[in-house]
Amino acid sequence: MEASFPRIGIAGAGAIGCTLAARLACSGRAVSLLARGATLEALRRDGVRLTDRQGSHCARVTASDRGAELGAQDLLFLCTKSHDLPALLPSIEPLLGADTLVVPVINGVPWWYFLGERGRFAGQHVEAVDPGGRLAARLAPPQLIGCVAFITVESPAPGVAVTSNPLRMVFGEPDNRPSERLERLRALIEAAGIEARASERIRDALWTKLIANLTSNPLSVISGATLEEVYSSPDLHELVCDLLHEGLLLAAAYGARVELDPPGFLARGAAMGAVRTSMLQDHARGRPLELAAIGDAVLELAARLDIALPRSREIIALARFCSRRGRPR
Ligand SMILES: NC(=O)C1=CN([C@@H]2O[C@H](COP(=O)(O)OP(=O)(O)OC[C@H]3O[C@@H](n4cnc5c(N)ncnc54)[C@H](OP(=O)(O)O)[C@@H]3O)[C@@H](O)[C@H]2O)C=CC1
Ligand SMILES: CC(C)(CO)C(=O)C(=O)O
Repeated sequence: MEASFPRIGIAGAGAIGCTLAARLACSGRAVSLLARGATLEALRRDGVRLTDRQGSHCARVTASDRGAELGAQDLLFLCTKSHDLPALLPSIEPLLGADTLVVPVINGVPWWYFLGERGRFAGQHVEAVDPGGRLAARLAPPQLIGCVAFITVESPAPGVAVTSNPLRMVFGEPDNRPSERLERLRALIEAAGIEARASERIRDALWTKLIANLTSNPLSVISGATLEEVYSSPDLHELVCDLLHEGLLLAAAYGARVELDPPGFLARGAAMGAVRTSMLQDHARGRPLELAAIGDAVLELAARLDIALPRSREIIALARFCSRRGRPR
């Protein structure tokens, strides 16, 4: 019997892209990676390397910086930072066939948030993450499956990913319907050793993750704190609780059911340990921060409903200031 999704592509071979690529390749799937520069060289030379709770894994992959060399895929994971997507669009064009299923493994408010569901803003794009709506015009349901990654991972060297926490992913159709392809995707990821769940309310998972990012990512840049420190330091407690309540308020206003008790949330966050958020990793490397998706887009959604998020606005502005000022010396 032919395997489900015979051609699997991954665009963006950083921490998340390498984690997915290594797990899929080690489960026997052929994976094609769209990568560039030093990462492309490392992947061609050494394959993709992952150290996780199951041990160290290394696998050969097909890698190229030219989409045409990889060709149309059945399944394409997008694993870049959110702000890199508009520029990525032309590069992934050759990977997109008429039936390619696209799965963005990307934090923050997705460009497709208002696509595929009914409601007051149905069909609109999110300007902060999709200026002019180019992404919404090219990558829309039914070509998309929503995804939320509950993962913490670093890439200490090109082509290498290291994680010490469990790997969990949630997938869902943007229109919330169950589907056969959703179940096939879930099964593929589960078979690769990543805990995978199919959801009929993907936006609930999106908000849960967004609240984790809103409470930790910008603050980690401002303070240099690890997740353990963000969620357990008495000095940060009041601020984190304020951010949490703002996130919960906005999620509820958008009709999300986020089942999250604040003490349990803080305890789970602290238990992630001394790991750096992806935003703090970017800041340490002097790279742009994902503040549009995790910050501005949240404020854009709040403004649509006339909701003020004063604490979130402050920490987003502070993180932007730190980013413009430059990396810590
Ligand atoms: N790291 C984590 O713990 C988690 C991250 N996430 C989210 O996952 C997403 C990916 O994050 P992460 O893997 O950490 O990010 P990384 O910065 O580690 O990886 C992104 C990769 O995309 C590559 N890339 C960007 N543009 C292009 C392009 N045009 N062509 C080819 N490659 C390109 C980058 O290449 P180059 O280096 O050359 O720029 C880089 O290798 C983000 O939205 C993040 O917030 C979600 C959960 C946890
Ligand atoms: C680890 C976590 C959950 C922190 O918010 C994350 O998603 C990130 O680092 O971007």
